[in-house]
Order: sequence, then C-alpha cells, then structure tokens
Amino acid sequence: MTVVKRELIVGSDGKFSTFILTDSSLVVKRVGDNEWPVIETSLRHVLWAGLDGDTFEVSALMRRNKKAALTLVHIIGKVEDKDRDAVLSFTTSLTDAAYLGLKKQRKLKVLVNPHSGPGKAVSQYHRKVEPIFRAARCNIDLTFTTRAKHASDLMKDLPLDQYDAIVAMSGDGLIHEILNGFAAHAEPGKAFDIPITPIPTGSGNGLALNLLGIEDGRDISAAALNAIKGHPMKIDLFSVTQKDQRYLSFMSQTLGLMADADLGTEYLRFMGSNRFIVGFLNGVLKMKHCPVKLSIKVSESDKKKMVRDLHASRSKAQAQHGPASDQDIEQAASGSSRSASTSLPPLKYAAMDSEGWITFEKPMLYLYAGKGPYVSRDFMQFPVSTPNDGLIDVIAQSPSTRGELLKAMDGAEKGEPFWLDSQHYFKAHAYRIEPHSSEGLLAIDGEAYPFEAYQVEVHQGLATLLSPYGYYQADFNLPGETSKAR
Ligand SMILES: Nc1ncnc2c1ncn2[C@@H]1O[C@H](COP(=O)(O)OP(=O)(O)OP(=O)(O)O)[C@@H](O)[C@H]1O
Repeated sequence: MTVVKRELIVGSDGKFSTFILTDSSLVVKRVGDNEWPVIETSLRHVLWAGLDGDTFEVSALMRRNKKAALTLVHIIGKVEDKDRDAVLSFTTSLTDAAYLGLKKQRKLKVLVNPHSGPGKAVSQYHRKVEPIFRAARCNIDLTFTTRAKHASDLMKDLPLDQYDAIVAMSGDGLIHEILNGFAAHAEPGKAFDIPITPIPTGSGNGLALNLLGIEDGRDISAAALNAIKGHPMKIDLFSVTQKDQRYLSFMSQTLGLMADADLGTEYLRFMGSNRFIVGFLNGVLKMKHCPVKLSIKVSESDKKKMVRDLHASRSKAQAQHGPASDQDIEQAASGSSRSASTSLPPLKYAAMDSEGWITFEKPMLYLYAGKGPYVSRDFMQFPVSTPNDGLIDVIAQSPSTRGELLKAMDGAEKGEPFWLDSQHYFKAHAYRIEPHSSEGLLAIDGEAYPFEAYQVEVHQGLATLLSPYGYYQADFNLPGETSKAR
C-alpha cells in the first residue's frame, strides 16, 4: 500500500501544481497548462529537488512507458513569496527521501573509452550521462582514455581518498584494466575498496548486464543512476598465474571452441556480436578437441544443489539489502573496512599440492571459467554464479552431437546449456591448465593471453562494485520452478 507522506500545492490564477511524495514515489501534476511533464516515478529515480533564490527545481528519471528507457525530466519554476517556506520544506524532504541512507553528490572518477563498441561513447556521455550527473549535483573528474592501458596507469596512481566510485563508460575490457591498475597500486587493498561501476558502451557489456539485468543492462541512463545511487557489493576476483606473471581477472577465462569463437573472429568485427555466433557454429562443425589437461580443486559438482545454493544466497542478499548507509559508502570509498594492505592477497595454491584436486579426464571442446551469469546478452554462461562465494564456476564442455549443441544455443540466453549432460559444471576454489600442444587461444576477460600453462584461484570479495540490488540480476531456476530476480 502506498502511503502519502507529504503533499505540496503551489500556484495561483488557476495554474496549480501538485507534488505528492509517497513512501516510494513522486507524482507531479500541473493544472492549468501543460508546459510541464507530468512526473510519476519511483523515489529511486529522483535525482534532485531544491530551491535556489526564487527558482525551484525537481529532476528525475522516468519511463514514458514500462518498456521505455529512462529519460531525464526537469521541472523548473518560479516560487511566489507566499509559497517559499512550503516549497523549501517539501524539496528538502523529497531529496532526503530520494537519498535515504545514501551519500548525496558523490565524487565520481569517470573514464570514457571513445573507442569502445561502435565508438559513440563520447557523444553518449555528453548527451545522456553528463546531464544526469549534473542533475544529481555529482562532482565529476572526467578522463577520455587515449590509448590501451591508459585506465590502468591512472588507477595505479589513483589518490585513494578522493572518489566515491570509478565509473567506466566502456565495455568489459576497461573494467579489466581498472582492476589490474588497482592490483599495481601501492595500496591495493584500499584501492579495491573503491566501488567500480560500468556504463555500457562496449561490444561486450557482461558486467552491466549482471548488475542491472537484461533490460536495464543496455540502458545508459539506468547505469548512470547506479553510479549515483548504487550500493557497494563485494565481488570475488581471480588471480591467473602464468610462468612468473600474475594477472587479475573478474569475468572469464576461455579455451578451445569458445576462445576461437571470440578471439578467432576478430576479422568479423563488422558483424557486431553476431561474430561470436558465426565462430560458435564454425567450432561446432569442426568439433575440435581442446588439447589441455584440466585439474580442479572442486567445492561442488551437483547441479541441483548449485541452483538451491543460488536461491539461498539471493534470499540472504535480499534480506540484508537495506539502503546502504553513508558509512557503507564512505567505508567502501575510503577503504577503512579493510586493513590498509599494501600487497595483493597471497596465492594459496601456488605449490602444486594435489589434496582435494581432481583431474578432468574426458575430452573437452572448450573450457569456460568465470563469474557473473551473463557473458553477453545472448549467453547466460554461469547461471548459478553468485558475487562473493569465494568460488569460480568452471565449465568443461565435452563433445556432443552437433544437434544437441546447436539446440542448446536456442536457450543460451536463459542458461539452458547448464543442464546438458555433456556440460560438466564445477564450483571450484582453483583450477589448473596444462596444454598438450602449443596451438590454441586463451582469452582472459575477452583479451588474448599466451596459450601456456596457467593456474587460477579465487580471492573472495576482493573488489567492490555498485549494485542496485546486492545480487546479480539474472533469473535461473530448477526445471519447472519459477521466480523473479527482483
Ligand atoms: N583511446 C583508446 N584507443 C584505443 N584503445 C583504447 C583506448 N582507450 C581504451 N582502449 C582499449 O580498448 C580496450 C577495449 O575496451 P572496451 O572494453 O571499453 O570496449 P569494447 O568495445 O567492449 O572492446 P572489446 O570488444 O575489444 O572488448 C581496452 O582494453 C583498452 O585498453
């Protein structure tokens, strides 16, 4: 039931405006002319309300209809002296309610990759994102990246007490760079406490999909709102060690058919994300085995149990997920929740210990390991993934009939290949790859790395993102069951 908290009626000469603040929404109606848009939106979408001299302003995001993207609306008007006190009191209550438990006017370090995806990030920043940040009175420090590694160089030397969040207007590649920049920081523990949040303009925007869901995950305005009002959410990161190199990965490592479908189709970039489908079909036709030995330190291999654990973890996150307090945000931003560690977490599985490890003996078409349900819009690769269980989801796909693999593609956006008997799915603490041949491709977070032996282990809750919900936005159930992600 909606409860009306406050109501304000201002105006004269037959032109009246009514502002209604409920416990969850703002409704604005105008009687007498139709200059102003009628606003009806959730409090979460209210960016600002205030009085400056004799001018008042209300700014909010709203949807024209259920399926439409969010658009920014401003209501600006003159206040008559007689209404001044009432307007001031109402706008103060409205802004306080809209930012309940949240810090207003966040300080944001914004990184825009002009070359991400189809190359429209700069114009989209000016047209859509900047007006939203301005409306919310955020403090912006903006950089357009000019080269590969620019973002990681900036993050390596980032002053740690100046920003509430890092905003990456890019694809997933820039997020990978930011995290590896933090890893090279003099105080990585503190750097990783600064929340990172994506605004999707890349060709792969898996992180935005996982945080915002399949609809909002492509809505630039919804992502900008998350930068303003998202709650800190810890996620696990992976250390990938290869010879004496150590990289951090947040999303995936792929080998075999899936790596070929991604890295092996760069020449088809003009096709957009369809190139992955062409690559996949090509791989299914060839049915080439991936020449590696896979060893896994397994935590769980029962698929139904994984789905039940997913639901339990989501219920727990929903129960805990009240509005973040100022303290949460400040702690996340200042790193005060973590001891000021000056190094990355140590590697637990560096020695070739074999306790609790299994060797995957069957032939394999591909390996896909990672975190976050969606790796792209069409592909919910890790449907049972949770943000900070301290585990990596490892998929070893055995060869199957072409018919079965192609049929599975149909439901890939809903995670249906998970149920294939030929898809071996493990929750793991760590895994190790030893190639039998020098021919092959390895993709880490979508970027090419040498096809050589490597080992992966998980660092629980090492990095921080911003999330509207406190859990991934993807719905996945046992066959025959239904539930809603939100
Ligand atoms: N100005 C620039 N010129 C060229 N490359 C850049 C520039 N700024 C950033 N980069 C690089 O672009 C890479 C990909 O960026 P991003 O993920 O934002 O976009 P994307 O379109 O999704 O990319 P991809 O499809 O290659 O993953 C990053 O790893 C980064 O190193």
